[in-house]
Amino acid sequence: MSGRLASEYSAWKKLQHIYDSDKSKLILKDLFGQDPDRFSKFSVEYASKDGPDVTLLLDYSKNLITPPILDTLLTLAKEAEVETYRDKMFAGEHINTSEDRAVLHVALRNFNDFQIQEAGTEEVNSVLEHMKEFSESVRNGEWKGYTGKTINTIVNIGIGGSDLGPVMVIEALKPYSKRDLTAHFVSNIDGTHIAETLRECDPERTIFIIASKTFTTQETITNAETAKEWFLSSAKDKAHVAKHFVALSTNTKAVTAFGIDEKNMFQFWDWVGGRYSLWSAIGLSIALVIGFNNFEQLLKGAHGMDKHFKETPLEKNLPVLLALVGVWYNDFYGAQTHALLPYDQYLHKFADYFQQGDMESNGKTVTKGGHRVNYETGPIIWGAAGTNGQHSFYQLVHQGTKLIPADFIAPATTHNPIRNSLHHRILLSNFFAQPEALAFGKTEEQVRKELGSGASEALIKSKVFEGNKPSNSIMFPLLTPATLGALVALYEHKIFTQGVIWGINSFDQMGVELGKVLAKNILAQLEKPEDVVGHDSSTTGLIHYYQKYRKE
Ligand SMILES: O=P(O)(O)OC[C@H]1O[C@H](O)[C@@H](O)[C@@H](O)[C@@H]1O
Repeated sequence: MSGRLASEYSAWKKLQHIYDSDKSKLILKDLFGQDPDRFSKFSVEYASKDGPDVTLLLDYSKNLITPPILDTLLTLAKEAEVETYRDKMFAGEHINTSEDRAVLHVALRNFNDFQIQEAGTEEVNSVLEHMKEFSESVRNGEWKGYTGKTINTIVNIGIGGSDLGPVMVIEALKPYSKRDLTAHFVSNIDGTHIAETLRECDPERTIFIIASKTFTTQETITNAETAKEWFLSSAKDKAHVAKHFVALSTNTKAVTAFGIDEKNMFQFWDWVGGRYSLWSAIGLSIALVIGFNNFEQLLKGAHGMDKHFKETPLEKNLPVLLALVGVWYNDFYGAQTHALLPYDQYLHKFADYFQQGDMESNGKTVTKGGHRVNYETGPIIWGAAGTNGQHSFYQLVHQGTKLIPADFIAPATTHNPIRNSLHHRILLSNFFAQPEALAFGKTEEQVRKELGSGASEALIKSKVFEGNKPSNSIMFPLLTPATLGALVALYEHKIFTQGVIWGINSFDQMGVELGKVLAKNILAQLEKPEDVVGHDSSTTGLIHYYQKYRKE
C-alpha cells in the first residue's frame, strides 16, 4: 500500500525468473513424491489465544510452490512492507488515502484489547450495548408493534455491504437462530424484491431495519420509502413508525429526515467500510436472529484472527500465506479467477459475500501513488457450496483450459448428523477427493488400462485428467459463530495483504460511482423520446425501445 508498483520489488523479479525457469518442474505429483513431509511443511494450524476456542487448519501443500518459492513470496511481503501497513491499519492511520480515512473494522471487535486512537472507537461498546438491549427486547417479546403484538418478522433493507454480510452470516449460523423470527433481506431496486417480501409480512408484527452507511443509496432509500408507505397504509398514524422502523447508519441527519427517531438509530463511523461492516450496527439483523451472545462470539472469533494476523510471523500467518499463494497464481500463472468452495450448505452465501469483499476491495488499476499497474490485481471471485458445484462447473475446473485456484472449506463435524452422520461422511469424502483429483489427475496410461484394447484414441484422451491444479484446504471442527468470525477475518486480512503487495487502496470503491451518475441522468430522460439526449446510438436505441412499451 506504499503505492509502489509491485513489479519493482526485487522479490517480484525473482519470482518471475523462478516461474520462467522452473514452471515445468512444478508438478504436484513430483513435489509430493520427493517430500513425504510436504503436508506438515505446508500446513498451519491456528488456535485462538484467548476468547472462544477456535481452531482452523490451513493445508496449502497442494500448491505449485517449493520452499524457495514460498521464501521468495515471503520476501515479497516484507519488501512491500505488509507488516508496517498492517500495523498502520491497527493503529488507526488513514491508510484509505483517497478518502482520508482510517480502516478500523478491527476496532469493532476489539473488546478493549488493542490500543486504537480514532474518534468513534470509544463509542463502539455503547452501540453494542444498544444492539444488545434492542435485540433482546424484540426476541423476548417485550418490544411490541403498534397494536401490542410481538414481532415475528424483520426485514433488512440495504444493499452491497449493508446486505451481503448479514445475509451470509444468518445463513451460515442458522443452527443458532430463533426459528420463530423470520428474517427477510430486500436489496434490489427491482420492485419485485420488496413486493414479494411484503406479501409475507404482517405490518403489526414486522420491523424494518434500514441499513445504509451513507443513507443516500437510491435502492435502499426507495425501498425504505415503499416499506413505510405500505406500513402506513395499515398503521395510518406516523407515530407508529417508531415501533417498526430502525436505521443503521453513519448519517444522523438523513435518518431523522426520513422520519426515524434518533433513538432508533444505531450508529457507526466512516472508518467502517461497507464491505467490512457486518461487525458494526449493520449486524443488527444478525444479533436479532442468533441472539446478541452469539453475535458477540462471532466478533470475538474475528478478534482472535486479528490477533493472529497482527502478532504471528509471516511464515505462519494464515492470511498472509493465503494471500501469497494467491499472488503467485494471479500474477505469475495468469489465473484470472479464484474459487471459494465451501463443503457446508450453511456457507452457501460465502462466495457471494466475498465477491464484494474481494472484488470491490482489490478490483483496481491504479496504485495509491496514481500509477497504472503493469500486473494483475484482484481476481474474479466465484464459487458455490459443494457438492452442488461438482455437478455443474467442476468439469471445467478439472478438464478445461483455465487454471482455477480454489479454496476448499469444510467443517469436520456437522450440526445435522442425521443417519449417524452418513450425509456428512459422504460430503467430506467429496471434499477430500476433489482436491486430490485436481492435484494428481489421471494419466493416459491409467485410462488405457481401464478401457482395455479397442477403445478409441479420442475416448482415451477425453478421459485423461491432466491434474496439477492447485488448491488450499481449510478445515475446522464445527461451524460455530466464533469459527465463522475467524474465517471471515482470515479472508479480510488476506485481501488486505494482497492489496498492500499490489500497492492499491483496498478501501475505496470509486468504480461504483460512474454508473450511478449515468442512471440518475437517464432516469430524468425516460418520460419522452425527445428527452433522450447525449447518448451513443446503442443507449438511445435501448431507451427508445423501452419507451415503446412503457405503460405508466
Ligand atoms: O451502506 P450504503 O451507504 O447504502 O452503501 C451500500 C453500497 O453502496 C455501494 O455499492 C458501495 O459503496 C458499497 O461499498 C456499499 O456497500
